[in-house]
Amino acid sequence: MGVIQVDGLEKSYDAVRAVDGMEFRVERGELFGFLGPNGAGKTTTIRALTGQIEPDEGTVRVLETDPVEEPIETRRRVGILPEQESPPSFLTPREFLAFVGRVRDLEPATVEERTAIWAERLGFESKLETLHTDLSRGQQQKVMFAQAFLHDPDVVFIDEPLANLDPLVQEQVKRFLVDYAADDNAVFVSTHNIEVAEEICTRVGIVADGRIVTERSVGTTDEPLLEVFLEHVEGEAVRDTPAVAQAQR
Ligand SMILES: Nc1ncnc2c1ncn2[C@@H]1O[C@H](COP(=O)(O)OP(=O)(O)OP(=O)(O)O)[C@@H](O)[C@H]1O
Repeated sequence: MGVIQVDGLEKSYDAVRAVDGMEFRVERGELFGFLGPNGAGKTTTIRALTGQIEPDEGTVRVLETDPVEEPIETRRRVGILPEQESPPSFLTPREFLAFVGRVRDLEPATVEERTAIWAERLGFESKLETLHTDLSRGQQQKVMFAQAFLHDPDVVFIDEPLANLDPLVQEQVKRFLVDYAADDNAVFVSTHNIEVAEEICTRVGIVADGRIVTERSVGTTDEPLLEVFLEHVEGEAVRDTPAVAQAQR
């Protein structure tokens, strides 16, 4: 059984069918890339996997927990770095990570040690006592990164892992993610950055219209991932534009 498992997932928001027959699984040791155009259903799928929405149909399992029935248990065991979420403006990184450590049942000494490691790894030691409201977007992203990994989770969900990070930190984060997944964990990354996915992922699923349209292990063929992406996505996107639909009438 995969540590992440999605079977026949469906979710609509009123008339919009956001996820429509999503199926995939991710095993330990994998860095899985979830690629797809805007509105393909990636965020909705992650929200179902992390117990933030209830599916209309289908089942999802994460580390053998059911995020629908036991969302707190699922969230306790995974790390989540959601899209566009910032640390609380009224706390400093040290206070926020101490709070996250308490919620995660970590010993204060462990939290302090890991806070120091993350601050050094991502270069925000000098900002540990600064309110988040006075940090740059990239510095806030670094703190969000640290909170996702603070409890050493077996499965981590990350939306756009490199957003707002400078090139130097991007390289460190990429290396960290590769090593973390290889160490018998699973990292699930949703991204628009096909080049990065090709560089770091072990396997990718390309999402269009609410489901995976193709899945492949990275580096098994000579065909660039961008071409695979365009082959499966651009056609649909272009076909669906009103101008093309009209021309076909
Ligand atoms: N809360 C909501 N209410 C109504 N429609 C929604 C809601 N959230 C998402 N949708 C719609 O569901 C579809 C899938 O959205 P989703 O956010 O899952 O896509 P995505 O692949 O994450 O896109 P992006 O790459 O732009 O972040 C879109 O058509 C979107 O407009």
